[in-house]
Amino acid sequence: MPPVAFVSAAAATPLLELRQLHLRRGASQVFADLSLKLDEPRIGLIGHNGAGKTSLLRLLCALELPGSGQVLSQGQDLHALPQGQLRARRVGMMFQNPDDQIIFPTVEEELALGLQPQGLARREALARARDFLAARGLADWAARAVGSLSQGQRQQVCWLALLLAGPRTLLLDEPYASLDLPGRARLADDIAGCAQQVLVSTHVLDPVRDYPRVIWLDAGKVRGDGPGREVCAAYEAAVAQEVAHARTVARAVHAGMRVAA
Ligand SMILES: Nc1ncnc2c1ncn2[C@@H]1O[C@H](COP(=O)(O)OP(=O)(O)OP(=O)(O)O)[C@@H](O)[C@H]1O
Repeated sequence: MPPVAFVSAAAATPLLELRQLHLRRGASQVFADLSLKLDEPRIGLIGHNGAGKTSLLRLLCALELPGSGQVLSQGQDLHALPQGQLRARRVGMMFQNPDDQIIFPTVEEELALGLQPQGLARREALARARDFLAARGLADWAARAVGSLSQGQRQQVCWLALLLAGPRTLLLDEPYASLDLPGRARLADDIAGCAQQVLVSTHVLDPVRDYPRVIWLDAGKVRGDGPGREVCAAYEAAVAQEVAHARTVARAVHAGMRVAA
């Protein structure tokens, strides 16, 4: 099936770009010759489990090294940029599992960590983290042990840490997964208010439906790329078709019949 509707030509030097990228992870060939220019302020990433969404985000913040090809940040090879300062100011990622991200025992220390690339002294970074939490009505979270928070609250800490760090592009991997309904609404509002570019990988389609661009990955290939409404609708239609086919097969198997794939 051809992609849903291709995005019109991006800027000459996009914020992020993948060029002829090949990636293997374990036994899986995740991407083979993938090229994408990513310049829109909001981009959704959708697709089935294992389609390559997390792998794409990990490549975009240099956590994954491609077998070949390039990841460019404003025209510069991301892997060639010094990690501590420049790279961390350009891209930051919120992990699907907060326990893969959180390093420090308390919330304020975790938030302060993200300010390191800005060259702040530890005491100043901690004060900024406390002020930031207080401004969001979360002053009592500052000294709390991260281990005493629920999964959704830890996910919120990861988001707040990324927001405070403020890199040019925010990469969010399944940010809605553990959040309750008010938490989802808060996150959607936070994203809407962000000055930065935001890429969101998600199985929850509503938050990305109105994005100017959604990319549908299918087994490491771009199957849809265009306005959120169109791409989400095409994905939902394909899922409905797959589910209907699977049910037909299951019923036929149950009845002892043979069905074409
Ligand atoms: N640590 C790993 N080692 C080996 N293979 C991996 C690893 N992580 C992912 N893969 C493989 O890479 C492919 C892409 O996985 P990826 O996690 O990027 O998919 P995804 O679209 O984010 O899936 P999900 O929606 O389940 O989070 C899959 O085939 C997966 O099995």
